[in-house]
Amino acid sequence: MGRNQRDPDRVVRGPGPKSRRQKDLAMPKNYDITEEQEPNKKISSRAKVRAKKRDLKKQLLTSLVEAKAEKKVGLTFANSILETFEEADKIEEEDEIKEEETLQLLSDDDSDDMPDDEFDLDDDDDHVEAEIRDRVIGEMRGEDHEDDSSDDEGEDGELPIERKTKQVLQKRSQLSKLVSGDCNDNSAQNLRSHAYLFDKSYSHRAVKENNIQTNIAETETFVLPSGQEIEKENTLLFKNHIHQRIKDVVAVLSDFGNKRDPERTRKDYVNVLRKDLCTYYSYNDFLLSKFMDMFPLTELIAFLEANEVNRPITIRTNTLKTKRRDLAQALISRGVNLDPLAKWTKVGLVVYESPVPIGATPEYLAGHYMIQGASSFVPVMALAPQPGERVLDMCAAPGGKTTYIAQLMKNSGFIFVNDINKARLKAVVGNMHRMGVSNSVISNYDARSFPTIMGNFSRVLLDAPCSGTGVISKDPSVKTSKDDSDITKCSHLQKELILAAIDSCNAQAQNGGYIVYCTCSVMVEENEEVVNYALKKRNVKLVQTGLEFGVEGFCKYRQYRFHPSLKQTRRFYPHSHNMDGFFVAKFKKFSNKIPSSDDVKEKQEVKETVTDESASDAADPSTSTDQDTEDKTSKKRPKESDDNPTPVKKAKTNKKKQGKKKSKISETKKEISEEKRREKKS
Ligand SMILES: C[S@@+](CC[C@H](N)C(=O)[O-])C[C@H]1O[C@@H](n2cnc3c(N)ncnc32)[C@H](O)[C@@H]1O
Repeated sequence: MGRNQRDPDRVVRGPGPKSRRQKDLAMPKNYDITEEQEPNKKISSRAKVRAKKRDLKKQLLTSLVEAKAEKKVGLTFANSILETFEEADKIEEEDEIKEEETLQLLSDDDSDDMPDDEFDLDDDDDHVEAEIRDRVIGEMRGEDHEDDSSDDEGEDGELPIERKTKQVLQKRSQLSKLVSGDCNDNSAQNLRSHAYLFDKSYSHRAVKENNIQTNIAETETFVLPSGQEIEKENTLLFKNHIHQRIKDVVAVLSDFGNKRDPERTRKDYVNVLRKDLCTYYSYNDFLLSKFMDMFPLTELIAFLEANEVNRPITIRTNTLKTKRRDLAQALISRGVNLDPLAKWTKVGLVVYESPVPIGATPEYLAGHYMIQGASSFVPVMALAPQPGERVLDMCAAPGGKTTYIAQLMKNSGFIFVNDINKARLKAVVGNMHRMGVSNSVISNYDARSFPTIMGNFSRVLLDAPCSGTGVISKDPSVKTSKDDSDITKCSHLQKELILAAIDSCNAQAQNGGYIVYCTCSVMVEENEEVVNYALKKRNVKLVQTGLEFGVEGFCKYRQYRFHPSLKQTRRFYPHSHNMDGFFVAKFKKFSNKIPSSDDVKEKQEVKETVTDESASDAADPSTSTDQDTEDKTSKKRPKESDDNPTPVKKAKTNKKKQGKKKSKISETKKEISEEKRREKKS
C-alpha cells in the first residue's frame, strides 16, 4: 500500500499526526522536547536521538564559530567539518525517506499521509539550525572557499548513498584527529568535545549504512572507543560543563544583589564554586579553600589559571665569568631568542625560544649562566651580600642562590653552604665548579643545630623548606598532596630554622647583622606567621627588602594579627608578577642576646604598647639600604656589652628596673604571676 492510500475500513482513533503537528507550531523555537516538559507526549526513541543530535550539531557549530573567530582552527579544517555536516544531513534525509517508506509499508494505521515518526517537532528547530548553519558556512567560507565537491561521478558500481557514507567516514577521521589532539584552549576544547560526540553519533549511522551497503570494508565502519577514549570524552564534556558553571557562579557572586536566586544564600554559591574549582583545576578541598581565603574571586581565578601555565625560562648571567651583553650575544648567535628579564635586574635574561637545549649550550657548560627562575633572584638581592663578608646559606641545595651570592661577593670572603640532604649537596658541588665559585665551604648539617657548630655570620640566607604552594606550575602534585598537617609541620620546622638563622648571625658584624627569610609558598602560616614568631622570640626587626616590586605581606589575615612592620615583607605571585609564588622578609638583628621567656612576654607587651611607633618606622622609605637601616636601628638599639655572639651560651634573664616600666606592663605581669600561682595551687 502506498503512503497516500487510505484504508476505507480504518477506524479513526483520535486526532491524526497532522493535527497534532499543527498544535506544535505554537511552541517556542528553542523549546526542548523532553518527556519531563510534556509528560503526555509520547516521543519515539528515534526522535529523542535526533533531538540529541540536533543539540550536538548546534554545540559544534557554536564551538566552531568561536574557534574560528579566535583563529584556533584553520579555514580548511572548518570547511571540512561543515562539509561533514552537509553530508551527514543528506544521509539522514535519505535515511528518513527510506524509513518512512518502510513504516508506511508496515503500518496499517495510515489515516494520514505522514508517518508518526515524522511529527517529531523538528521543523522549527531544523529551521533555526539551518539558519545558523547557513550563516556559519557563509562566515567561514567567505571568498576563500575551496570547492572540493567531486561527487558527480561515483566510483565503479557505487550507489550515491555508499559514496556519501564513505565521504562521511573520511571526514570522521579528520574529526577524530582533532579530538585526539592536545589542547589548552577552551574554544578548541569545546570544539573537540562537540566534534567528538557528533562524530560518535554519526558513527552509528555509518554502521547502519554498512549493514545495508556491505561493500565497505568492515574495519572502516565503527571503531569501538577504548576505555581511555570514553574517559577523555567524558572528561572534556564534564570540564566544559563545569567551566561554564564556574563562570556563571562568579558572575552571580560579582553582582549578588541583582543576579542571585533569592532562595539561595551566598554560602550556597560559594560552596558550589569551591567544589567546581576543585574539580576543574584538580585541587583538593583544603588547598582550594586556603586560596579562596587568600584572594578575591577574580584574583583567585587568575592565580589558579597562572598555576596552569609554565613560567618563562629565565637565566642569570654569571658575572664571575662574563657580562650579560656578551652572553646574550653568544646565545643569539646560536639562534636563541631572548631579552633582558626586567628593569629590576642587570643580570637576568628571559629565553623565549632556543633551537638548542638551554641547559646544554657550551656557554652553560662553561658556567656563563645559571638557569634560574626570576623569583630566585629576589631573596639574594634582598640579602645584598658584600665582598669580603662571612655569609651563611643555611638550606642551600642545589645552590642556585648560593652561586648568585658568590658573584655579588666577587668570589671573596666566605660562604658557608649547608644542606641537610647529602644527595642534593652533590648538585651544589657541581654548580660551584661550573660557575667558578671558589669562596665556599660546603657542610651537611641539620641547620637547626647550626648555631652550636658555627656563628658570627654577617648575613644569613634561610631559603626554607616549604609546602611549595607558590610553585604549582612546576609541581602540580602539590594541588592534591598537601593538607593542613603538612602546612603545620612546615611552619613548625620553619620557626625552628628561623631562630637558628638569627642565632648564627652577628648583630655587631660590620655593615651586617642581616637575615633574609624566604619560601616558595604563599601560605600565611609559612610566611608572616613564622616572621612574626621570630620578631617575638629574638632581638630582630624587619627592614625593607630594597625590592621595587612585590606586594606587602599581611599584617591582618583572618584570625591572625601580626606586627605592623610585616608590611615590609614582600609577596610575589604568578598571576601578578609572572614569577613563582614567593615570600621574602629581611631582618636586622640588633642584639646578640637571646631573650628569655620572661623577656619574650615583656617584649610582646612592649610591642603592643608601641605599635604605632613601629608602624611609622616601618613605613619610612629611607630604610631601603643596609646602611640606612642600620643607622636607624642603632638609634633604637639598646647598649650592648656582649659583642661576640656565643649562640651556645644561654642568655641570662634580663631583669629591668620595675620603675622604668610602664604601669600597664607591670600590671599585666602581676596578673600573669597571679595566674601562675593559681595554676600551681590548682
Ligand atoms: C627550597 S630548598 C633550597 C633551594 C636553594 N636555596 C636554591 O636556591 O637552590 C630547601 C632546602 O632545604 C633543605 N632542608 C630541609 N630541612 C633542612 C634542615 N633541617 N636543615 C638544613 N637543610 C634543610 C632541603 O634539603 C632543601 O634542599
